[in-house]
Amino acid sequence: MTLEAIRYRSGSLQILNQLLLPHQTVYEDIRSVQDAYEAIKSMKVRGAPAIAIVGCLSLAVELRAGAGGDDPVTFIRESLCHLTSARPTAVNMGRAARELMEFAENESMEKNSEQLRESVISWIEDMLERDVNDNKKIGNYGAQHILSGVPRDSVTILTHCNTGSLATAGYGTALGVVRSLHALGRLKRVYCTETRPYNQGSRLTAYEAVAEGIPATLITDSMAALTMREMDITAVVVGADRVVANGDTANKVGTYQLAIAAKHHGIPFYVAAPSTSCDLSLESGRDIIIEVRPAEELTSINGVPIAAPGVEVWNPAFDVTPHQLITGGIITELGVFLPSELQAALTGRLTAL
Ligand SMILES: CSC[C@@H](O)[C@@H](O)C(=O)COP(=O)(O)O
Repeated sequence: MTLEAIRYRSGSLQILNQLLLPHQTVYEDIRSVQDAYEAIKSMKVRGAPAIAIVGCLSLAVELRAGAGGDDPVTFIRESLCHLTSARPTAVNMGRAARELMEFAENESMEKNSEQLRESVISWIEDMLERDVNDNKKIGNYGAQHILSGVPRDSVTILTHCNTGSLATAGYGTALGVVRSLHALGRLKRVYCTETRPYNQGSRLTAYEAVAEGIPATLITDSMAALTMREMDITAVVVGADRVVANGDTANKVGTYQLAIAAKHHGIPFYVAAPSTSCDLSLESGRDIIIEVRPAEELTSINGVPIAAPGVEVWNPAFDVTPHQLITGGIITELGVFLPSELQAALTGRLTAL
């Protein structure tokens, strides 16, 4: 069974409200670009690939209903610009917007409004299949790479945040690697961090693991170094919101400290991400804009206050792991690369941002 974060039939889109998981499974209609913007901003849907796919599918829903009238290109441009502004760190929405806009402009040279709408809708609908296919390749390349480095029958992985079916069109990236290892019968166990403050690990990764029978143990973020020392961790595998030219990687806050602890313990540290999460236009991680989220995500849980009233809060949603700490490699649908190899491997394959 694979969990579905996104339900799409031509002209209709629903998302699983991830704010209510794991206790309630509620699908909500997304009828417009504005609905998608709000769902992304409030994190009802989250995870870099899923953000881009839901954003673009919401546009397809509106186009199917005839939005844009005689000037769909302007409607598409304004919609994509709005969607890209919802969350700044993940690059996938910005990349999809750039590629889709280029496609729409080219199509508009030879097609009327109705034909243009149809071809843009098909381009968007293909994103779902492309993402799942890419994730399966990531899972396979990652599993083989990890297994090639160990003499043991089975491996133990530590992961962070949620990078599974709920964060993508399906299968997942870092959790896709875990899924592939499990399918090969070579996964002993995955340790998943709770992932404070939003708890994607305890609410979502744990939910996926339980639903799919993957042996998993939940730890708090502060137990990670101890887990590395005591639990014979074979590799740490995390996802990415943006991987830049030198391999520096923005991912859920807490990733950086995992990489430092992995280095200390001599454990390979991998980033698993589709090439759509890579951004060769930025040279180093210092150039990545880090989203800072509301204080309430730290000071309360489900509306229940847990912090001293009046305390000041800093709540960056992501951190940047320097490429020197990504010792295992960057697992993409094109293969596994060292950070120093990434730029050459992707040049010519990615559109400029
Ligand atoms: C395949 S998802 C990769 C990343 O987007 C994931 O690790 C992550 O950081 C998600 O953050 P979120 O704030 O939940 O959108």
